[in-house]
Amino acid sequence: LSPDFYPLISFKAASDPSNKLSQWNSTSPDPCSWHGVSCLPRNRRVSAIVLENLNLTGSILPLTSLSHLRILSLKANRFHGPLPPSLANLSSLTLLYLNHNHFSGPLPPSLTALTRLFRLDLSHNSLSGPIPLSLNRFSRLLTLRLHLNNFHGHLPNLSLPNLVDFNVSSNHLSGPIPLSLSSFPQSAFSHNSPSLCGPPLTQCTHKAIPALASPLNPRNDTVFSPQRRTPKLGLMLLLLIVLADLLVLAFVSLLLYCYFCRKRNHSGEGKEVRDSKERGEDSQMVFFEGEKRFQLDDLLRASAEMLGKGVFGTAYKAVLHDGTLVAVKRIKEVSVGGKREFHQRMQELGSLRHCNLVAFRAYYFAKHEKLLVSDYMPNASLSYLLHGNRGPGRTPLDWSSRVKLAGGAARGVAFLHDNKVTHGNIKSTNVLVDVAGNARIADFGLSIFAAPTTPNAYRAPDARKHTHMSDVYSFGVLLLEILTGKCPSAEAPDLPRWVRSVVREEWTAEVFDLELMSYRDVEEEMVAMLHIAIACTATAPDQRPTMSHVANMIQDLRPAGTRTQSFN
Ligand SMILES: Nc1ncnc2c1ncn2[C@@H]1O[C@H](COP(=O)(O)OP(=O)(O)OP(=O)(O)O)[C@@H](O)[C@H]1O
Repeated sequence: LSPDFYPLISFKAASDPSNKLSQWNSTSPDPCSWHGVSCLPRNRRVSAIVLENLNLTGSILPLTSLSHLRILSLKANRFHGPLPPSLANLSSLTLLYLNHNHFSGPLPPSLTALTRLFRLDLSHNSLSGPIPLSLNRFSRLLTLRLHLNNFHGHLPNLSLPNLVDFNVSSNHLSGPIPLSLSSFPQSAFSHNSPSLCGPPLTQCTHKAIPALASPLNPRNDTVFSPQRRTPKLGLMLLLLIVLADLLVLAFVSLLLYCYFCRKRNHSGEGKEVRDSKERGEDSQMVFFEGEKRFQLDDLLRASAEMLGKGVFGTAYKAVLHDGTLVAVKRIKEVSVGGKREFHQRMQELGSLRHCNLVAFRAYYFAKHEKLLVSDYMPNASLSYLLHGNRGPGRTPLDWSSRVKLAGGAARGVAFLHDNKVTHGNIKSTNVLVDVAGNARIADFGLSIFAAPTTPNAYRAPDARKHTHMSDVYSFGVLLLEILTGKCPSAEAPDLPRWVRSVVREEWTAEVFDLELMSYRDVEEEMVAMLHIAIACTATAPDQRPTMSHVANMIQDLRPAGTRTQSFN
């Protein structure tokens, strides 16, 4: 018998007078099969309890012995009385929803043992007492909803770096709002004592200051008294101006340095290309749309900047004499076939046009030089948007943009498959973003020229050669990358396996990129996207969906009104 059986049975006995949990009894002794209960497959311990809107009542005390519990949602029931005094056993909880009940009394000190919480929602209850400063121990917390309770006293100086969803409105809180919380909207603080003050509410008046200006709290009078703030501010402003000047100076010097460095490098790169011409190779640039817009010489003379090195060669951004930006890929080696095959293949690929593909414009083939010219995409790659520039000032890629890019990319690959082309190298550096913010698939169909390479983190384990179904697998890994924020090539060489193991253990919430946890009301969409990704990365190729099915499923993730243009 599971050690969680008796706590659950006593919870039912105490809280389910209307017998909504009729399944919960000793004739079915495995709690893992009961309504609202999920277990870890590893040890059959209860990991999630979701019992919402079931008219349950009484106390939740028996649940506090469920030491493997990660998710507890009892919202919209009739639980009452104080929160259990000892919550320390529940230290694995990540999501705790007790909102819309009748809990009363203060927050128990043991609440702060739940240091793994992402979300804590205790709103719509009758909880009272102060909001303790010890909530600062919830360093992962994204959501803290305490509104519509009877909390009183001053708001503590909460410093929770990940907090994005915060509400303490409709309580009896008073005194100044700490600076650390002042960026939340007025609605997060409304309907409290009239003496709750400071941004985003009205400035604190002098009346509010005496309570703070006690000898125990010497800092506060300088923070909240406008008279004393002015000279400090003046000095700060001066310092800021000096600092800003220094920064501008440093930035200009850096720009000049980069400019000269680049000039030096380019002269080197250009020489290499010219060398091949000097070796007497007289091939022509071949354009796909008939109209010749530039010659090889134009390309050689163009100022170029290296974008990066890939499997097939090195990519450059080049500015032609008329200002046109193009991307030029110098192919290292064509491992399979010769000029005729290359020409034939490029004719096929060059004719493909779709709003989610990076169009090839031209190519050049000579013995010692193979160049591919395509449209330059100015808005970076999906890889860069997800993982690049991970500094403190970085803006994470929001959920809507992720869905939009995933949907556009799926349409692009589906179009290739409809035209009997296998991409062969789907990954986030090959999903580029155009001026309008739409995803465009790059480097399609080139894998045919490459020798079979070592497996990469996107490649289907079964794929000895590239097929549509191996593309679907790679696309599934790409979706997982979008959902988890993990870079397959750098952080998670077998992302599908990792995700499957976490999901199997019912820790789905932990799969998602922490940066996505801040978006409310999209959990369903994220879970739906996760299921698409898992289907795409099925081990058996014939169990994977087709790419057009994947594109349709991503399109259906969002209600029609919120769909983005790239889906049209
Ligand atoms: N048309 C383009 N416009 C803008 N950036 C591009 C373009 N093509 C490639 N890039 C960027 O240039 C860099 C190097 O690209 P490249 O295709 O050579 O390598 P890769 O995508 O990292 O690997 P692979 O060769 O396996 O595709 C990547 O960061 C890619 O996003």
